[in-house]
Amino acid sequence: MPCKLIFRQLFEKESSTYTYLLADSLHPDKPALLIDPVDRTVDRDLALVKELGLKLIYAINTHVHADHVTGSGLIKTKVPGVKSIISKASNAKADLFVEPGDNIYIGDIHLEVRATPGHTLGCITYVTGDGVDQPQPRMAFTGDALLIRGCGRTDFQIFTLPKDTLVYPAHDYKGFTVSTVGEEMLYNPRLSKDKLLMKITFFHTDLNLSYPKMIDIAVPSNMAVAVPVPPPEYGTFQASSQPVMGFPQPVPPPGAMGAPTPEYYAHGYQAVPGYTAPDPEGRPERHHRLPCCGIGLGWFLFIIGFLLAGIPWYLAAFVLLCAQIDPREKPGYIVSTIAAVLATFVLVFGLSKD
Ligand SMILES: N[C@@H](CCC(=O)N[C@@H](CSS)C(=O)NCC(=O)O)C(=O)O
Repeated sequence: MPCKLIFRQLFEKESSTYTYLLADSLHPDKPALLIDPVDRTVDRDLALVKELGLKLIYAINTHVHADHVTGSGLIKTKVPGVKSIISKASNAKADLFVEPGDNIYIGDIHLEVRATPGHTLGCITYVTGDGVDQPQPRMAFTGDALLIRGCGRTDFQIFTLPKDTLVYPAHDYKGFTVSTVGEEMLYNPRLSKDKLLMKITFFHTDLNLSYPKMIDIAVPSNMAVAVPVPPPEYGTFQASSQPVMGFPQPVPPPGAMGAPTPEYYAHGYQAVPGYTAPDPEGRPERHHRLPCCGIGLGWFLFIIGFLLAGIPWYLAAFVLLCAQIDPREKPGYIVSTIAAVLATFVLVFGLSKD
């Protein structure tokens, strides 16, 4: 029996992300799922789901995104019963974990799970089912593994390994036999040597790829999207006993076997210090209000610095240099520090003139 897929491609412009809405229109309840929802556009997406008379049952991710906060957690708070899905290999939290070969059903339509690692650990592609009863032509939701005329950055995976990891490539055209991650970070002409960006450690300067601006917020939030919910009324999730379609998942390097899994290897991204613990409800940390009526302590110190002879600016400079602060607080602290430096100049030159 032929199927009738409801399909929408939705766009989030800040991170240039596509979210996909799929539903089975022939099923009486029109069960639906969203692939790679973005937190900022959840209301828009849910409004569309409502307008189309769909029953959203899954919010699924192709991988742990670094450039935006997934909408899965927010959707779950707004639509009870929705289950979040991500690959088991991603090590992120979700209600359901899929592996290559699994199928996700919405009514009579299903998506196959294929392993497409490379961009991040546990990246998967969702492919509509094979057969005349499934949408034709088939559709593959590739996440960042394959972009149109491009592909997702592979530097996230390799350059998050320890620097002494030995690198054995498939080819060499110059007589080299082996290198290390650290050596390639330093001398590979395709990678940045910008010391200011050491925190980042992975760059393709020739491709002009930069540090994703949301990574500090997105990765920890996206690793933690799970809120226990009652089982959904519609749709089924079928785990396969025969995984492995496409490529095998990467395995840790020999030295890492048996050792506790380090943070940098756990999810395919470099651990960046300075995170606070993710909200247990799975909501993104950045939704928490900053102190001082929401402006943050940094800006507060900057403002009151004018009233208190600049002393709060020095305090802010001290905090900026010595403590880990919320990334959203940084601009206020930086401006206060600049004010402290300027105030020092004025003081020193003012006194020396007298
Ligand atoms: N400037 C953007 C980040 C852009 C970026 O790095 N995109 C990733 C996918 S999201 S982590 C990527 O793989 N890009 C491939 C490419 O060829 O650009 C931002 O700051 O968000």
